[in-house]
Amino acid sequence: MIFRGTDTTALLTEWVMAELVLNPDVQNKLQEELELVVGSKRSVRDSDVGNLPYLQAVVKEALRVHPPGPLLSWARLSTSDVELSNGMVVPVNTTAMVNMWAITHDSKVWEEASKFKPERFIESMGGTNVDVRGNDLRLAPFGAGRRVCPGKNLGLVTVSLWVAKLVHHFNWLPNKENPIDLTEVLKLSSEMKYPLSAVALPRNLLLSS
Ligand code: HEM
Repeated sequence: MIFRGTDTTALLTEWVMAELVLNPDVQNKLQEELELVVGSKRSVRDSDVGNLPYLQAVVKEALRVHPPGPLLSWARLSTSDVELSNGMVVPVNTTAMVNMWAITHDSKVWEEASKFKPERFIESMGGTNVDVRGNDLRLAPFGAGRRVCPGKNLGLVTVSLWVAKLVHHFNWLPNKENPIDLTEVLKLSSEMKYPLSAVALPRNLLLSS
């Protein structure tokens, strides 16, 4: 529980922040949403997350482009022959995994798959409101079915709250001496091969809490 719930949330936060530094227009839109919904006189609270659709879309897009658990169903064994919808048969006693990374980067499934574009999840911006909690297999970064991640709601709200606080209080800029490199490396989860380095400038809001 502790291992599954700590590195995934920390790494996803790092991926989101890296994309926000590389996409200042997205960072600005997120700050505008925070100013509109939360204002500048108090800090963001977890109860605000449900009222911040652009924030939720940013987190979903990071889960799509950089799923912390890119291979689902580690070491699951088929207990009978299973015929898939494309006619392929997985024979009994086969260890099978789902390559979620390949699905979330498939240009047949996602338009401009390699582009970081949170708007794809916002209906009013021409996108589709995809549920990432295991109900839509185009984007199931927490798995699906009986062994779906039990911490998915906690993980989503935690990352959303951390990102919201970081962006509400600071402007995030590239560190010219240590530019961002999005190369991934698969350890226990999918990590940034070169950890994020960025410059944080305080936004000097009148925050009281
Ligand atoms: C953004 C954060 C998270 C991501 C991306 C994530 C992703 C995943 C994935 C992909 C799986 C495997 C599902 C499968 O094999 O089909 C999983 C399983 C699991 N996760 Fe998470 N997780 C996150 C947060 C958490 C948190 C916060 C907790 C606990 C508080 C947690 C606890 C677990 C546990 C115990 C399992 C194993 C479930 C089983 O095998 O039955 N995860 N998670």
